[in-house]
Amino acid sequence: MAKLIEARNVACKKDKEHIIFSRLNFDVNERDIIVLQGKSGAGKTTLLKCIAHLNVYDGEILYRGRCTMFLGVPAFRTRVFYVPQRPALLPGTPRNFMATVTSFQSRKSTSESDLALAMEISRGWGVDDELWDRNWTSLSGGEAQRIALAAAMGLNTAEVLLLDEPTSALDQHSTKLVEEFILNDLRSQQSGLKAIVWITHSEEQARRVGNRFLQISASGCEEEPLIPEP
Ligand SMILES: Nc1ncnc2c1ncn2[C@@H]1O[C@H](COP(=O)(O)OP(=O)(O)OP(=O)(O)O)[C@@H](O)[C@H]1O
Repeated sequence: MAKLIEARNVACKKDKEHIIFSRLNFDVNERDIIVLQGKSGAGKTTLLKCIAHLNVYDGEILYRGRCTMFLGVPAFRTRVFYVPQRPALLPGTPRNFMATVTSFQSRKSTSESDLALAMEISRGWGVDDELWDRNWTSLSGGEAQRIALAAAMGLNTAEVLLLDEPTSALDQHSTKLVEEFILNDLRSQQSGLKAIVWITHSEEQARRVGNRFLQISASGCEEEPLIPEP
């Protein structure tokens, strides 16, 4: 299986004196669904942001064996796509967001067709179309999470999805719908999606979705075996 991401000696600091983590070494391969674990504050979100080039870090993170800069940062971020836990911090509306991201894509497609697909996906998760024209700040946590995920899936540009507690604001039914959709997309021949790094605090969800488990701490990361049933 192809190596998509290689993290070598990655380290990140809060400020000049305090490290969040150091010596992180791991690969993300095709077909991986890596559940990222670690206590609160261990740096899981920070690590996803480092992979997406949204945070500065020391060390090296390669995408398909090359420096991530070879694509240019905006195009890279459409391939290695970070879905934030709180999309309400994004400016404007979800429709504006789709138009912006579509302008970074290398493939030819209209923002309208991507938007239509993303809206169809979110409709299937119980989201009204009119919410795509509301400001992110006025959406509920669960609405914003489903729309941000539907945008990522509708764009279909991501080879690696970086999901930051993507269902933390959703009820059980919506969580199941979202999980099934994402897992089916990863298995689909039509989709370009090849791997996922998924943060969750739910052991049940980790067991349902993950096929690799990576525990991070201040001094490094360790691959954990499959989480046993309670
Ligand atoms: N911009 C920032 N400036 C300073 N410190 C930061 C910044 N962002 C994060 N931190 C700190 O870095 C540490 C790691 O934060 P991060 O959000 O990555 O942890 P996490 O493992 O995702 O936590 P949680 O499970 O609670 O969501 C925390 O101590 C946090 O306060």
